[in-house]
Amino acid sequence: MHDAQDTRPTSSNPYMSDWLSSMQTTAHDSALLPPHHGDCLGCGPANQHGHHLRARRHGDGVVAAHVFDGRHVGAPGIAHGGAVATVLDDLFGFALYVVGELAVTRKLEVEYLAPVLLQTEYTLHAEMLSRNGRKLRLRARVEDQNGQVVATADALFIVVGPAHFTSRAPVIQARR
Ligand SMILES: CCCCCCCCCCCCCC(=O)SCCNC(=O)CCNC(=O)[C@H](O)C(C)(C)COP(=O)(O)OP(=O)(O)OC[C@H]1O[C@@H](n2cnc3c(N)ncnc32)[C@H](O)[C@@H]1OP(=O)(O)O
Repeated sequence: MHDAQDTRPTSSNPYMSDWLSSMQTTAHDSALLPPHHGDCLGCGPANQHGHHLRARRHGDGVVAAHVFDGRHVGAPGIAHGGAVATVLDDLFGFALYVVGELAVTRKLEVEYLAPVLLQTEYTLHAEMLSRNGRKLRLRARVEDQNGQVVATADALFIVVGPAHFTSRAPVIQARR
């Protein structure tokens, strides 16, 4: 059963009002988008194990410059595939600010076209391709400094209502 239509007050989730107001402050191209929250594995500045992803609005999508480091190593010198998937999933989370919907990942498919090297800057792009009811199809790509695409991701996100997050609020608050 889904909760996309649930518009009950959001005060029991400390991040909800920030997310909702962020959707309204991302109108400008190149605007730096706020992290999902301080501890977010993808973008939270307080998460020592996180990726600290920083994304900007770019047209109807988002763009980020990103460097994987030694914490994300898989094969020597190469980023772990799970780390790349994490960053791509989080980039989609930034694209939601532009789309203007609360949504969560239902399906994430990553193609690893070439090794993603550590200590190397990549440019990441993401945008929504289509929407059908609650189903959002999004696509992302990772480009090296020569413009070669080294990874792509296709995702299905499902729009949810605030209750999807508020019902887990005690877990979130326990970490604060
Ligand atoms: C701007 C805001 C930003 C902040 C946002 C938070 C960011 C947080 C940080 C971001 C971090 C990064 C992001 C993260 O890490 S998000 C965290 C990881 N994701 C999750 O935790 C989600 C866990 N899953 C669920 O909670 C439920 O499964 C949800 C809520 C997603 C759907 O359960 P629900 O019971 O509600 O829906 P449904 O099962 O009826 O399905 C709905 C529709 O979808 C269709 N369907 C399903 N599967 C497939 C498929 N494989 N191919 C094609 N279609 C498929 C299905 O047929 C149906 O279609 P229709 O019958 O309606 O036509």
